[in-house]
Amino acid sequence: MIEINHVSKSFHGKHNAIDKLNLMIPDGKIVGFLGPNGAGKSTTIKMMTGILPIDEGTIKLNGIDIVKQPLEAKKIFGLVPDQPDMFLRLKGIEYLNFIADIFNVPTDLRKERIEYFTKQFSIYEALEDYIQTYSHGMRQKIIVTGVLIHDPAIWILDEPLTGLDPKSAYILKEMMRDHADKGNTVFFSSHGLEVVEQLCDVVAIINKGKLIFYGNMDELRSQYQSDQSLENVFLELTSDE
Ligand SMILES: Nc1ncnc2c1ncn2[C@@H]1O[C@H](COP(=O)(O)OP(=O)(O)OP(=O)(O)O)[C@@H](O)[C@H]1O
Repeated sequence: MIEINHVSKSFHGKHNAIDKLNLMIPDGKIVGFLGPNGAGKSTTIKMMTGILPIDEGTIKLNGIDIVKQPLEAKKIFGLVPDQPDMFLRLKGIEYLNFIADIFNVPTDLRKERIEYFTKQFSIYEALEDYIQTYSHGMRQKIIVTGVLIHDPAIWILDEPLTGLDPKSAYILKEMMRDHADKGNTVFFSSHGLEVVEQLCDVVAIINKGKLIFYGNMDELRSQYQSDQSLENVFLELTSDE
């Protein structure tokens, strides 16, 4: 579970990019985080994961405060960031072993998981190559594999499906469903309304740093005209007028 309580964040003292945000992400559900460009999705995710400091408020992951107990909190979540261009000078296998070392994944288990997930994502053959030579989608898949290797309870994914081919996107969606069905937390941001509609049990919509909707698809539609497409509902909710 992730609890965001009264969180605000501003950059260079300007208006709040995140404005007194309250959001609870329960276990056992896939929660989609939607919002137009610049709404505050990545900033929220960066604060949740200890990448950006929080100006005001608290964020707890399974009851552990990310600011007060960062090391404890970092043991229990896996993050797929929106930019997968990391550790480019490592080979795929070196990156995965590095992650497995940090999280103390035993040798046999890491071998088994690396083989299983990289074969699923069709990057097994590229493990001996440098990440620098990988395509955007391959870089994303190696990062997703890094998260899966240490099997964290909480998955936080920033635009995880962007750039993935349909087969890999399908596999990742199935994994997200399976992880949530086991009672874990799955939180992801997306621009893709179709993905959100297909995959999410709960949708949180943010605009200008404020939460403007939280509920399931039926609740979202029932607040508006039920015959409207999600696209129309979304446009209406996030319009400036
Ligand atoms: N490092 C930064 N310095 C200054 N302003 C920033 C910084 N990071 C984010 N912002 C501002 O904070 C607001 C929220 O940005 P954020 O990247 O969180 O939005 P987003 O919802 O993830 O957008 P997108 O869908 O385009 O990725 C925007 O107004 C953005 O310009």
